[in-house]
Amino acid sequence: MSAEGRLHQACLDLLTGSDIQFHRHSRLDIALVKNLPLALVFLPAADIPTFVGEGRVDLGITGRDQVAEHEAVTPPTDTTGVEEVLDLEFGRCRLQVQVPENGQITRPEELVGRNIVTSFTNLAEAYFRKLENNGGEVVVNGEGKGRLSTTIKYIGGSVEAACALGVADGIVDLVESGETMRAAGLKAISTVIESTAILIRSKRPSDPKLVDLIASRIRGVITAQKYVLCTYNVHREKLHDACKITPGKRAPTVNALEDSLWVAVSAMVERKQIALVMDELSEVGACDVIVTKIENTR
Ligand SMILES: Nc1ncnc2c1ncn2[C@@H]1O[C@H](COP(=O)(O)OP(=O)(O)OP(=O)(O)O)[C@@H](O)[C@H]1O
Ligand SMILES: O=P(O)(O)OC[C@H]1O[C@H](OP(=O)(O)OP(=O)(O)O)[C@H](O)[C@@H]1O
Repeated sequence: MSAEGRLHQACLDLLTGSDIQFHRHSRLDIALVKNLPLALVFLPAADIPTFVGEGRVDLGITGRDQVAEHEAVTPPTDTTGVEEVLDLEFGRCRLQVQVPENGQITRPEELVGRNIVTSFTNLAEAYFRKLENNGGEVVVNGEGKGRLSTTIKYIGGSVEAACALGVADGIVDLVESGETMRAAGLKAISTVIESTAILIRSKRPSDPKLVDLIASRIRGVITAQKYVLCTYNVHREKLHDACKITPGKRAPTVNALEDSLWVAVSAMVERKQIALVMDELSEVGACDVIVTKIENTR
């Protein structure tokens, strides 16, 4: 899992929710889990697909962008081909082509043959190769392999400074809020990939049963975060309408009340939909609506 950066805290929360207990000594990148026969390794987000791909680590949490960058290497290697298990739905960002806001360039095609700076060289190369093959000039090198006329240069950090420093005509960099991009006087003209954190697994896990158990615990925590439990009372005549509003994950639970004309309904509802669902339930006459946080689910 991610060592220190933007995904770190959310990863720790996932482990807590999955009851994976460990103590990490300061400066150590490995921690033994107290209540399961496994160890946690804290690595930079960009290195995780390599370790999982090589089968040295069974499960990993990193950004989809990092996995895509690792997988975009040409030709594919033994370490490519990790399996995505689950979208963890945090760490949302986009890898975007950016150019100076006040410059002449408005379309990514106009960057063909120019200088690009990025930390995602494989994805940038694949992106510009596609652009070049669709109209841009393709130079073929001595080995007969199509070589890019666009120059892709690697920079590890502060990529947004490259245009102002005259090193690049455009950059390919991550955008979350867009603050860094705007502060650097840049604008996005295209999206290479949309990313969230994902759970990945090796094709050759050392302990497939344990991998399934951990994946299932993490899935439970993610589902619990995504849903709330909605309970309410409704007149039997309106039960059909109400159940259409709250169909639940499988089906709503309907319980009889002492008043035989009324029933109590409970169903899981997507957290982001709950305000709308409550409005609609009120419209069909449901009352005593209670929304409860789900701690965990399986
Ligand atoms: N605003 C953002 N900037 C960079 N990465 C982001 C952003 N928002 C989400 N992410 C995701 O976080 C990933 C980087 O993770 P993280 O910052 O944990 O990296 P790290 O290498 O482990 O930490 P550090 O860079 O501090 O050493 C990106 O690949 C991306 O998927
Ligand atoms: O859209 P925003 O919310 O502003 O976030 C995007 C910025 O954050 C990341 O850089 P980071 O701060 O991790 O440092 P870095 O430039 O050294 O990679 C990324 O590379 C962008 O520069």
